[in-house]
Amino acid sequence: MALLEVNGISKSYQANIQVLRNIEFSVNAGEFVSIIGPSGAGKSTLLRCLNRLVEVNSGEILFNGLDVTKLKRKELRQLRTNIGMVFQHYNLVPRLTVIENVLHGRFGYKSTLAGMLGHFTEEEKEKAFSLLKQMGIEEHAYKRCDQLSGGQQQRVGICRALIQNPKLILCDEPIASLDPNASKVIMDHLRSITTDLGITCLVNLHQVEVAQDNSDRIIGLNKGEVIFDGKPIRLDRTMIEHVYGMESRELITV
Ligand SMILES: Nc1ncnc2c1ncn2[C@@H]1O[C@H](COP(=O)(O)OP(=O)(O)OP(=O)(O)O)[C@@H](O)[C@H]1O
Repeated sequence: MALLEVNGISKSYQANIQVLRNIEFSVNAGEFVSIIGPSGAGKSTLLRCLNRLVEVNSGEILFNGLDVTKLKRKELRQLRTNIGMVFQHYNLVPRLTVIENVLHGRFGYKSTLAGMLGHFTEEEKEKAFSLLKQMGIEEHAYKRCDQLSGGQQQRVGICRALIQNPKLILCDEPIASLDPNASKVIMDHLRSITTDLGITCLVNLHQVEVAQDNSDRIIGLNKGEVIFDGKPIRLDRTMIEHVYGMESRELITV
């Protein structure tokens, strides 16, 4: 069974301007899927609909068979513990330490009061530390987050998503603010999350080549519609032109 099934979702922020049009696709457990498309195609909106940061106007989203669009408050909170999110600008709390930011990923499992008071178990702290070690940044555990480079902060963001024990990780342009070296480190970590830990990843990317190099499957969006859904090898020059339209001239270098 698919982990995620998106059945005909549509979204408008304003009347008569459709940002997503009848989107259909599914993602199997253990897949690494990239979403590509020109600026404004609706990639972020689509990702945010999946965990209800944005509400759809129509269609259904099945996660493990449950319709996300119909969940009540408590069920939605539960859903969000199963879906981690990694953001372009990391969304960390700059004045808090690295390890405190990672532990924020446990908030969904706690009462509001325990979360506010920062009550975390020894096991949670050990897990946070071991994730930082996995990402090669354990020596920064007690530094303020704003003392880290962008690439290091993104690794903290990934640890925060992983400590949730998610079944799915949504990454919204995770490398858009990083230089090529840091981008490679982040993509390698994301890829190994799927390959080694079996966690499904759905990643919005601007860079076609990065998507081609890392994905099991690519979904191409243009003007809110799925234009391509297939293996990277099928995404040839003609198809890239189709997905990106005018923007493709800048993207295709070969
Ligand atoms: N909160 C919002 N209110 C109104 N319009 C919005 C909102 N968020 C996005 N949009 C509009 O929806 C369209 C799709 O935006 P979205 O950010 O989903 O695209 P994207 O493909 O992720 O673009 P980019 O690659 O530039 O981030 C754009 O026209 C954008 O202006």
